[in-house]
Amino acid sequence: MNMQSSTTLPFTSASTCRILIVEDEFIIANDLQIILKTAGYPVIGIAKSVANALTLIDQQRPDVVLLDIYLKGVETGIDLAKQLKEINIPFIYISANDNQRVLEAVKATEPSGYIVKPFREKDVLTALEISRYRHSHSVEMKLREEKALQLALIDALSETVSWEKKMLTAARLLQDHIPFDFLNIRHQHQATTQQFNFYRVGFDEYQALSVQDIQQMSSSRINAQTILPAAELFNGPMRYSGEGFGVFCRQDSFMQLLVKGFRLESALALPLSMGNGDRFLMTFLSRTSEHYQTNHQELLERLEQPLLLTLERVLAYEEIARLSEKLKQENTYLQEEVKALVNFDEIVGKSESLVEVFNLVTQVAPTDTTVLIMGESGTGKELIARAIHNRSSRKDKILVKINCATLPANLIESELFGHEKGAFTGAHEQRIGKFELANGGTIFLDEIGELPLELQAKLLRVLQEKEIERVGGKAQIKTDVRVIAATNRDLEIEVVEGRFRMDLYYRLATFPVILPPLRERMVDIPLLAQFFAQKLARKQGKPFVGFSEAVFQELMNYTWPGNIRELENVIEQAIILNNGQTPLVLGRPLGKSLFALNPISAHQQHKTMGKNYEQLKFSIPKDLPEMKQMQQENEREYILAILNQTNGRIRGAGGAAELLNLKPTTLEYRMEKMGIRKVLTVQPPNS
Ligand SMILES: Nc1ncnc2c1ncn2[C@@H]1O[C@H](COP(=O)(O)OP(=O)(O)OP(=O)(O)O)[C@@H](O)[C@H]1O
Repeated sequence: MNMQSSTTLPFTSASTCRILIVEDEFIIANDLQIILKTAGYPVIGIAKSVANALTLIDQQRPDVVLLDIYLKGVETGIDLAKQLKEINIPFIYISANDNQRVLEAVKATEPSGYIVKPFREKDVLTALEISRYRHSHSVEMKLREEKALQLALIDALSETVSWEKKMLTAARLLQDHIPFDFLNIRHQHQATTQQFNFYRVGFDEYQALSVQDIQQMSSSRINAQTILPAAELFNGPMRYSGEGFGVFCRQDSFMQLLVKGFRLESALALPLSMGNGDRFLMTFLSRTSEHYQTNHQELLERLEQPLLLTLERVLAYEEIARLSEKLKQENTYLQEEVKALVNFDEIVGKSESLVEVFNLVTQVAPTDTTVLIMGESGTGKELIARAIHNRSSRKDKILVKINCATLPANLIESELFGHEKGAFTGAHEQRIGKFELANGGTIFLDEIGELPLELQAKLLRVLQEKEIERVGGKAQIKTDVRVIAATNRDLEIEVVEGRFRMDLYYRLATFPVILPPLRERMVDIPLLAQFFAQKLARKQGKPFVGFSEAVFQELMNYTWPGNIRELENVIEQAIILNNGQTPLVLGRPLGKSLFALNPISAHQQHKTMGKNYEQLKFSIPKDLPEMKQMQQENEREYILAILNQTNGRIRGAGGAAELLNLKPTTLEYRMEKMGIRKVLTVQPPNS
């Protein structure tokens, strides 16, 4: 039965105040009826026993009950009063002077009045008037209080603070109306359950407990599932005590844990089902049995809609914020991807070892298996990672690359897993990490060997549980991400030397792909050189007329410590120096090319050096005279190549001076200084 909840006050005039008389003495009941009717009160009936009264109450719900204590049958007026209190119907006792014990029991039922027999008409009407006034007043007060509670709850839930803070404020507000020793709030979103537990430890003091805390405090081995009991088990807010409480707990292993740890005896549960399929379950728990009464349950019934709407709005708002953050990050990614995609899938090579890699890629790509790509710097690990992603069912989703070597150690965790607002100094906003960004797609963890040890443990957990936890967050977020990792370190050595976790190594190396260094697949060099020359000439808007003969020999005689990236750089330099009409010659001696007049970025230079730095550093020009000498050698080669192309002709249209954009006299002067004789024996091109 609902408490009167309309805004007009109940029975403000006598004619709207319907009265039930519960009295077994006919004469008294009759007297009462006459008095009441004369004063304009409708009397709905006269009951002689409690059972009789309950039937009438059920059928006609009176506004006030006039009640004798001693009635027919075993039950007394005091027994009925307890029930009237529960359903919020005011009552006035009409009884003879009683002993102290009975009076104490009467007081405990909180009656609206007490009239001593024999009574006068005036006594009855005054008592009724006072009762009407008090009751209207208390209903009005209750409505006001309830409205204030509703607004305060909406405010608390809408605040931009963590969910734990929102829930704690809500718990505090509710305590005054629905007292609890323990409040458990669970939110189930798809397969993830987030929960909040507040244990009351003082007047307005609560301890927020995690599931682990509770497990420890209960010293229980119950393997508690935090998942919510089925929605069908609830039909609006429900109260549980005694045997019913036992049944309620048996349906929910987490409740069993709470009951064991905190000696709880009764519960009041409010289930909320959102339009998007999310579910909340708010369970108030008390150490007192039968603690929750109809009025508590009815309050929750009235709060159900406002709470549901507020939670739906807050969740929708969060979802929009999350999606727009994801979109923002995806955009940044896609912009970077556009650059990376230019070359996508142009994996050049026909060496046996590379074909073996292709076979592995074809096998593993369609599965969701974690892949570990190993190989020296510049061997094409990223290219292979992209090829795996693009041949998988995730190809239409994002591939997120993260370089573990270039991130500052203190930011890697937040980069990978995201953070909650206020998780650390500077975390002004909630931010999703790369794992969440990659949801549904692939994450490429480059230079995995550089990942700090403590994060290795967290990564392992993600690979095993497929769940992440944002920095400063408590919720486990389910992710569906395929992981591809790459390294140029020997991870087995890293494991032996204690820098890499063995369990993570085995987990990553479920499917290892080893990329051979370029020096072990020399047959690919001419193909790669040709491919890069064409691609880079196109990029620079120059024609490419082929390689000069010596070039391939030079390329094949070199050991390529920087692998394919180094080869690409060497060809790029040659293209820059080439005029687009003569066959390509190498810009400078191999091994010296990396640091002189090299257009590659500092970052690439650093990457190219990789672990082969020891080998490379001997090729770096030692000082300025040496660099100058290298530059002169290059210039000499270049002039010779042009003269070769013009058959030694310096002047006139199409002559070397014109092609070099120099005055003929200047060219002749330079040739003389470089010891190039004017009469040249030149070979015709392509001979
Ligand atoms: N087989 C190939 N065909 C064409 N281009 C290639 C091939 N292998 C590598 N490359 C090119 O070489 C360069 C280096 O490759 P990539 O960045 O994939 O190497 P990596 O092994 O990931 O290097 P690092 O370990 O330094 O990160 C890239 O520009 C890539 O496009």
